[in-house]
Amino acid sequence: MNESYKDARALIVDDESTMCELIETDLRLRGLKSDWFTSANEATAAFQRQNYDVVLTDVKMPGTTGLQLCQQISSLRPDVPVVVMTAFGTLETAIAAIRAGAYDFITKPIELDLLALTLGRAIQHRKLTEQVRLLEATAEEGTRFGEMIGQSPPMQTLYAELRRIAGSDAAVLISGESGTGKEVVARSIHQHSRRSDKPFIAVNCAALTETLLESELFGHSKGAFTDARNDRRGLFLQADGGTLLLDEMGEMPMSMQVKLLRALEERTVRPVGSNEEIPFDVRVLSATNRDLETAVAEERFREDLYYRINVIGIELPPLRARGTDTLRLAESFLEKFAQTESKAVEGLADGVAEKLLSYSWPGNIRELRNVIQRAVALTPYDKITVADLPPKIRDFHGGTVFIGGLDPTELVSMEEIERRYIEHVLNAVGGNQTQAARILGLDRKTIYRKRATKPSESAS
Ligand SMILES: Nc1ncnc2c1ncn2[C@@H]1O[C@H](COP(=O)(O)OP(=O)(O)OP(=O)(O)O)[C@@H](O)[C@H]1O
Repeated sequence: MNESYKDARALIVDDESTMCELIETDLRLRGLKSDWFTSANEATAAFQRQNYDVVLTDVKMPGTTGLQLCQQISSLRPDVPVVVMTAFGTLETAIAAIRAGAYDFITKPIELDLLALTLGRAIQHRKLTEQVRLLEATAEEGTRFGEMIGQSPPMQTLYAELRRIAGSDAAVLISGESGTGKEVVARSIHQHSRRSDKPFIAVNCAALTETLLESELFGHSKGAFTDARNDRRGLFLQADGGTLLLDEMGEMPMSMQVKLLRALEERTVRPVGSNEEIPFDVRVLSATNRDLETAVAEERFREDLYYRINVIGIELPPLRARGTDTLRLAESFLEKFAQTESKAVEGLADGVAEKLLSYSWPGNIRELRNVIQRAVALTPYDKITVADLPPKIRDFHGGTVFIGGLDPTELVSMEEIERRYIEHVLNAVGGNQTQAARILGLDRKTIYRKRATKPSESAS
């Protein structure tokens, strides 16, 4: 059997049923399944119902001709090849068929071996084209997700994870240092989810007092407190059908954590000052720059709530772990600010890329954005120069960070060096205590204790 016939199906169209039967039987014996019809209209109807890998049609037919059918199929499904059967010696018809979008033609009287070969080649061609399309789509997908910039390996791993996450409705906890793009990621998850045409609302849990946060999230009824002059729908109801991002989740007061857990378990909210339980349909995403696992261990964050919001956990890599993405982001910010500031600044002068790549970016992408904005505003040239960078980046020497970037002549105790080195390692792994503990060879409790110890007086 011809390998390309495997799992394939052909559609045969000829106004002579004996011809159709003959071809169908011959192809079946060779391992290719097919259906046949004696008019183009019946064939089009079947084509729309069933998946075919190749179409074989006679040119001359009463009613819709083979050429018209060919045109219809190539506009419906340009990926399905059509082979036309023309009478011997009518080269013009064959050329017209190719112009109408046919893949190939074969002359009558039909030579069955040649027909089998031609159809096999057409099916093979379709399979290969499909494979190339899929490969191109996958390669393209791997390097991007929504509007996010970055192609480094950790970002590609993140994009693959985000694609899986977007399709589900599970609660996601996004952790990462400040400025790593947690809100950007949350928005992209929403945009790629089935909820994308409904609202996306973000609320900063650290910016509000406990009472305000409760009324912001759950709403309040008129008269619930002094300023409550009207009923107010909370964000859970405003985001109905959409996504709610609870940012800075680690800062949420304990008593509010209890109320949130209850709401998430029951899928209802009770506005402040009301007895009514109102159901909501919202996907909850949370973000934090704290290590919540440690907060749970230290009983500053409720364990049951932690599991409820962390059905899927994703960790955003710090900018310093994203390699040359720093330059991609810098270029994109440069273009943006050159436009908003109406300045003809077009790139980075010599030495700037090295400085940007060796700096540790504790404030991550937000810090990079501010640095580029400032540089674009400052530079008198058409490129950003090293002089336009802030001193901490101009003068940054990667190797000495762990001593805290202090004057090297300063003398400190071993205990202090240890404390600073722990901070350095924690910083380098994006605040992940488990990973830091592994590198340092200490358990997490010891790290906590050593960090909590007041810096001892330095010797002078
Ligand atoms: N991959 C990215 N591509 C382009 N811009 C980004 C990317 N990630 C973050 N940014 C930009 O960086 C800035 C900080 O991002 P964002 O506010 O999402 O960070 P965050 O982690 O939520 O910060 P915080 O912890 O302080 O709330 C924003 O201006 C955002 O547009």
